[in-house]
Amino acid sequence: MLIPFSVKNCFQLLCNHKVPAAGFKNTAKNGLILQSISNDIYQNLAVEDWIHDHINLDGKPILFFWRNSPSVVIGRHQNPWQECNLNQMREEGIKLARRKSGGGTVYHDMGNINLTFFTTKNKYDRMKNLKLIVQALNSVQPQLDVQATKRFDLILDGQYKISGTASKIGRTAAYHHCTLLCSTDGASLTSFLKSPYQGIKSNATASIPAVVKNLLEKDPTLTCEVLMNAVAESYATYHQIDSHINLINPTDETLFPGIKSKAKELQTWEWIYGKTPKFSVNTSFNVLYEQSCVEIKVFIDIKNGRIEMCNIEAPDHWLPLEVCDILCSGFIGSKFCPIETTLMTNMLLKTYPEDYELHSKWNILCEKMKGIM
Ligand SMILES: Nc1ncnc2c1ncn2[C@@H]1O[C@H](COP(=O)(O)OC(=O)CCCC[C@@H]2CCSS2)[C@@H](O)[C@H]1O
Repeated sequence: MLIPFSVKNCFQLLCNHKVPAAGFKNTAKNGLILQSISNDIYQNLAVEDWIHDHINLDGKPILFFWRNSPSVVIGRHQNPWQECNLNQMREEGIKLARRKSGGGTVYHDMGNINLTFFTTKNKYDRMKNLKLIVQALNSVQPQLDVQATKRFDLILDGQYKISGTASKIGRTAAYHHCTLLCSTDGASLTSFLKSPYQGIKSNATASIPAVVKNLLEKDPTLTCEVLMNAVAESYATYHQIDSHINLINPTDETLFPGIKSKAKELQTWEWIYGKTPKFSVNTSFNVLYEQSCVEIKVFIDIKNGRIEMCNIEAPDHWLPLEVCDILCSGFIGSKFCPIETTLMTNMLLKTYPEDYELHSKWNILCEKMKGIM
């Protein structure tokens, strides 16, 4: 059952900053089950962040259910160019988010359930949480063969991944969050998580690709709603709490003071791209110009998402060295980003008015450069 009202009281009593340390009656008793009414990845990640930072979880763990509109979610220490098809995502309006937890890249849509288990650091136990999910799945479909692996994936029929795990451990609080594939679009998952970018060298965490499957494909009765209710039941039974799923609104500043600024920060270029560990790109492309094909080589170092070093090698007869150097200097310090490249190159071109051949070659080159960003 879903009740949006009572959560406010439970929640405010759980907040460290709202209630004196002693003497309050905790109406949340031994725990709380929440579900977001938002499908926005940034707002939902902000809820996780907010609960982690503000709630006293001692003796009062929280289970949080949330789903998102199509998004790709990378781990804290990952490189988005290495992990996904950014050009295709931009074209199709797929959001990219960087989460605070480590681990690999996953695809979310409304057919994917996210579950966050908040506890104190001492009570943090990923295997226990996964076993609870397995038990919930078996309670609705006893024939399902689902197992937790050593790397905290859940696998169906000994081979198909249905859940991936990541976690964040703070000073006193911790959370373990995982996905559960119910009816996600498999073609989108595969295509957005395939990087077309060549020649990237980096020490960023690499994802571990797996063959995935939806639970709904195995059993058409296993809808997201059925799955969430089943996990809520198992969680409530285990913690001896009410199995009500309390709806929360991640934009409610009275419930979560300061949450909007958290969501905003999670959407910034500086967080999503700028936090990418230092990397380099060593690649080349062929350009066709007046029936001849020329090879252009590029070497770029990127730090905090910005170009730190750039070297473009084109045949001198096609683009004079001096022009190449001006272009490279323009790239230094600019974001490794197609929009910024357009702005920067348009500005630079103004220094060569009326040289139409140069403009044309320069534009061809810049389009190719934008293609690797
Ligand atoms: N939604 C989803 N669920 C399960 N597996 C997925 C999903 N999307 C992609 N994949 C597969 O997992 C690998 C990456 O596996 P890898 O093990 O590298 O990474 C993970 O599993 C991370 C899980 C993060 C869970 C968080 C919970 C809330 S916000 S995101 C990818 O290449 C695909 O093959």
